[in-house]
Amino acid sequence: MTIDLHAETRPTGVDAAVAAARRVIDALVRAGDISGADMADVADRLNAVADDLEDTAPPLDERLVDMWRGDGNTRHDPVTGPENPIAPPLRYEAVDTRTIEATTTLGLPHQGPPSSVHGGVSALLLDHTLGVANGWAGTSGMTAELTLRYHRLTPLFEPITVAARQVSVDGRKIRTTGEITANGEPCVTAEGLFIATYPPRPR
Ligand SMILES: CCCCCCCCCCCCCCCC(=O)SCCNC(=O)CCNC(=O)[C@H](O)C(C)(C)COP(=O)(O)OP(=O)(O)OC[C@H]1O[C@@H](n2cnc3c(N)ncnc32)[C@H](O)[C@@H]1OP(=O)(O)O
Repeated sequence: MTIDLHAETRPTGVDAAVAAARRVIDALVRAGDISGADMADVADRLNAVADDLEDTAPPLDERLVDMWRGDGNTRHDPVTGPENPIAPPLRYEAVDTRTIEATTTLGLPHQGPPSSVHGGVSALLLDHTLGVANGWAGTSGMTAELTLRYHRLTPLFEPITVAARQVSVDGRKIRTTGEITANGEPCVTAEGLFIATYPPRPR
């Protein structure tokens, strides 16, 4: 069974609030302590928003069931999720029946070396993209090994492409490769071993 590549991003509801939260995260990292903003007041206003959300949130087990409803892609993951403010978010396109890719531009919240993407963020994007490529190709699994090679700095503030391809399925062992490129040049390449299994969804 293959999966849908897109979790639909809605213009209203939690997706709209999450998009606003992404703006806040970016603006805070951009502002730092050298902006003219009254940060004590900013903290008060953000804490008021958090208080409101915490007061009205469902019990954790109820939300977990809600997050994992259905059998395909989720809406909450930290790479593509329209319900997750730490997701850039990536939006995948099919390249062929085993290969997917997404193009995005990352900013200051994902910085590692100066003006460059943090290596752990690259690992996150690649792990997830390899996993979704497996789902797209029809055999999903959990990451058992992920080997990365960082060839050159991955730039912030300009488009990068994250791609992955399922290479083989041998019993439960799924081998998948991927790369992050900028201007057509490889920045990070990945080789993954996935084991065909999926933990049961909370019901
Ligand atoms: C309904 C469907 C909907 C699907 C919709 C999906 C769409 C949505 C996509 C989302 C994409 C998310 C992508 C994020 C992917 C993560 O983030 S997954 C989270 C990170 N990974 C983990 O937490 C995994 C933790 N580890 C484990 O749970 C277990 O060790 C594993 C990997 C499941 C394997 O355990 P196991 O099932 O007990 O396997 P086991 O019988 O020990 O070994 C099976 C075979 O694999 C080999 N093997 C196992 N581990 C290793 C290893 N590390 N190195 C080498 N060989 C190994 C064994 O040697 C054995 O080989 P053979 O003896 O058969 O030759």
